[in-house]
Amino acid sequence: MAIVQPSVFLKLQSGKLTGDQVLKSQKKLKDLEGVFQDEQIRAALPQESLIYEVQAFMPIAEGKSGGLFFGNSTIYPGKIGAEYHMTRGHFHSNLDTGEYYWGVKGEGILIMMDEDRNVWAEEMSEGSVHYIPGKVAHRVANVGEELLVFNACWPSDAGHDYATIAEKGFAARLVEVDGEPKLVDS
Ligand SMILES: O=P(O)(O)OC[C@H]1O[C@H](O)[C@H](O)[C@@H](O)[C@@H]1O
Ligand SMILES: [Fe+2]
Repeated sequence: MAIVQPSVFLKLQSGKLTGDQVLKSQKKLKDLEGVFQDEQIRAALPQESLIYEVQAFMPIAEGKSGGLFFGNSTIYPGKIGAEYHMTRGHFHSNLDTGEYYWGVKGEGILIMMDEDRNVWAEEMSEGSVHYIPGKVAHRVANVGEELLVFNACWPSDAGHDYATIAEKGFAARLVEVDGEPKLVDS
């Protein structure tokens, strides 16, 4: 029986994944049209600015059941008007599938919304563990001055439904009020 090397490593300090099978994607301001409340400000800022990047290890085909995917997300600090840099956010296409997120470094807030549009949020920091139940949309904002890094693990048949959020958004947005993050109805 052969004993082989793993093909992927997780750098525990940085949360980054290394290995030939790790996929990478970036989201720049130009990719996030309509995501932030103030579209005029978003459109006027430098469009090549990097807002977040994602790494993913997907050892089986996306959409196939039975597997798990593993990811890393890094959100750069900053705001678009009063609203913090954040991910687009999504429901899973296979709606009743959950996900784990956990904080690696920086200060973040995980915003969740159920199908009835009830919104709630959890603080993310180094070592924080976040269970995202099925049927719950999720988005993460960087509310600190440093990079926000978190990891994720989700089912291989979850998929991403971005259309619902693109059409209706979240029922609340995370904005800075008097220097503090606040969830306000949108
Ligand atoms: O896909 P977004 O809503 O833009 O969020 C960015 C990414 O965050 C995490 O890493 C999730 O595990 C990914 O599945 C997701 O793609
Ligand atoms: Fe997800």
